[in-house]
Amino acid sequence: MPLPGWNPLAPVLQTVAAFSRHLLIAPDAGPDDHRLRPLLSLSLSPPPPPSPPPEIAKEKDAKAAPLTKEEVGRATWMLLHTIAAQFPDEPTRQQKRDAKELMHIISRLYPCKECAEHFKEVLKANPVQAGSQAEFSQWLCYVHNVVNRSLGKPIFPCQRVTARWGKLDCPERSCDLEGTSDIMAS
Ligand SMILES: Cc1cc2nc3c(=O)[nH]c(=O)nc-3n(C[C@H](O)[C@H](O)[C@H](O)COP(=O)(O)OP(=O)(O)OC[C@H]3O[C@@H](n4cnc5c(N)ncnc54)[C@H](O)[C@@H]3O)c2cc1C
Repeated sequence: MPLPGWNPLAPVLQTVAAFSRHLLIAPDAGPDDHRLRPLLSLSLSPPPPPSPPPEIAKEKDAKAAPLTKEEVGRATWMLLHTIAAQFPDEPTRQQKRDAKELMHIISRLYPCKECAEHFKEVLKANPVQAGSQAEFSQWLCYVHNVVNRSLGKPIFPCQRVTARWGKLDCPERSCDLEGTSDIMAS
């Protein structure tokens, strides 16, 4: 007759635990080697987080690789067109100044010298127009097309700019910038 509380699997579990502790660790492991952890643990405490396998670590490094000129270009246009889409319909004087200044800063600091030099010329020939959201996004579409043309890329139809770069999907328009309805603030 088994004793109360006696688990008929106890001898089996003890054997497996001993096997795990003493036999399944790597024989060539150093004292700090993570492989010193038993490969099979019967402990009830949660196991420590595993270190990433080498192939995942390599993938992470690959993501830190330098960007190409094309990737930086796409990311920059995405930011600029999104800024233009979110630009207030009636911007303040400061917002108009900021839009102009932003484009000029890009023409000086853009991380591709030939692109920056070319964009300075584009701005000289096409001064920034940021009197309203519609004006700014149409102007940006136009200068993007000037760059597209110089690179032999297709011209984008600017009547479709709002469909391509709409306002951000934020609940209750919480991403909208405040502008002004003060006509003196132009
Ligand atoms: C200010 C600036 C200057 C640059 N100058 C140079 C340069 O001198 N030499 C160089 O090699 N590269 C330059 N680039 C990068 C280049 O413009 C492209 O970004 C890059 O070649 C990748 O092109 P893409 O075909 O993926 O589309 P991108 O031109 O990056 O466009 C991204 C997306 O925007 C949409 N789009 C395209 N045209 C318009 C438009 N007119 N209006 C609205 N949306 C549009 C399309 O959906 C497109 O897929 C410049 C980038 C910037 C931001």
